[in-house]
Amino acid sequence: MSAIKGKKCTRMTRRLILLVLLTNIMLLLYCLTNLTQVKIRDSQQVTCPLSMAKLLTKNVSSPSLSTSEVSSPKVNLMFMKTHKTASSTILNILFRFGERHKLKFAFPDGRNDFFYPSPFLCSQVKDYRPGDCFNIVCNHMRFDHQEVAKLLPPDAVYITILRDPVDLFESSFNYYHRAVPLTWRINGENQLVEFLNNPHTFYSPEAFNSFYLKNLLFFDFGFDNNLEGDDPRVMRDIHKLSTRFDLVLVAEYFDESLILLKDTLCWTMEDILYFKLNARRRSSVSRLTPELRVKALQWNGADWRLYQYFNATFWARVETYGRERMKQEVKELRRRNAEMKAICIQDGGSVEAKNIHDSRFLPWQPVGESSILGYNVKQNIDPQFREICEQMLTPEIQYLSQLGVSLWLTRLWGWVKDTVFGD
Ligand SMILES: Nc1ncnc2c1ncn2[C@@H]1O[C@H](COP(=O)(O)OS(=O)(=O)O)[C@@H](OP(=O)(O)O)[C@H]1O
Repeated sequence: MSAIKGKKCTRMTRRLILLVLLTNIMLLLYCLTNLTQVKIRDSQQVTCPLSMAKLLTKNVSSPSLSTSEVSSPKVNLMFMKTHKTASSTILNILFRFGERHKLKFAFPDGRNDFFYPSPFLCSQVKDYRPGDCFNIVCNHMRFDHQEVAKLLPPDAVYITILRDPVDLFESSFNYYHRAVPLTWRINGENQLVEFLNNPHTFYSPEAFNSFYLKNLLFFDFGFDNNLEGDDPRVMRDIHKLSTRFDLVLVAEYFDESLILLKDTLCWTMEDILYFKLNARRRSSVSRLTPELRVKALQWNGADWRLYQYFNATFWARVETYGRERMKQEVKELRRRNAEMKAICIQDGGSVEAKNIHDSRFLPWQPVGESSILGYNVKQNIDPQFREICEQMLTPEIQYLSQLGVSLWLTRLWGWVKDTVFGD
């Protein structure tokens, strides 16, 4: 018995030493890469010149479109990828569109985000030189409009997506809790419930990664996530955002959102087909009582205001688009998605990570868990559909690699995560 205990202790100690060592190496590498960002910052005042933007657009190959569909798809766009809002599903749509039309992405370098949570700088873009122009910017970042605008033609369309702050908070809390030291000292069976019953006991704005616990949307957009909902600065920031973004999607109305996206960008139905990506298994989702939902809303008051504001603008857009027309389009999108599901997916739906046979389709997992579901591609798939099926089912990290992005820092972190915290 004591021999087993001793073995366990030695393994724990080894893991701990390895963790400390690797964390230090990671921090050092992170600081070094960040230093280079700061150095380049001041030299970059040049924006994307219109002449270059026109050249970019000329290179776009137009697919054969039926006469009923619009012939000039918009190709310059910024997708502000917010956290835990169904943004990976949108990202997959953008990757496929960009690949098909040979568009130029502004990608991060060495990792899958733009040095999040540091504010975005255009110098964080892979191989960036002042004056460079891109078609699409879409990886996680802490938004800075001025910096993003340097990369894109002036006609670029700015899009983002929001989600009900209660569900977003629940998702973020459960996904990131091991990466947020503030949560480590929460005792009790359900950490999320304990936290919501007394958030001020556990929360500190200065603590490492604390933004994952409060107004994460506000933080992602570059604002102060510690403002309370009734602070006048919250509405001021929301109005500022409404002048920056052309279209704000809502995760709860995902299909309607995609129809508005298609309409805004003059894309086709084929362009917006999707499978739900990055979803957690049901048992990892905490059910909140109505009382706790109210507490989560109060705690995330700034995000709640943001969501309410853009939920209203969203439905105004739907009204202008036409309710009946929207209903028909959503029906068609669902029909086409179901068709693709039958063509592409083994056993008709998502599966646990341990049951995914091909690592190309294994989604990134949170620290110490395997809660994110993925898919198996059908074995005897019709060859004409193989490419599109594989693209639709490829998670973000693998897709970025395929598009030529080096992800050495992300992979190193993945290795540390699995070695130290793996099951
Ligand atoms: N199509 C669609 N409709 C509604 N909801 C969807 C959709 N696709 C993904 N999801 C849910 O979005 C959550 C993952 O969000 P992200 O991909 O933005 O996460 S991440 O920040 O990139 O890790 C994750 O939520 P949780 O399962 O609650 O964590 C997904 O289930």
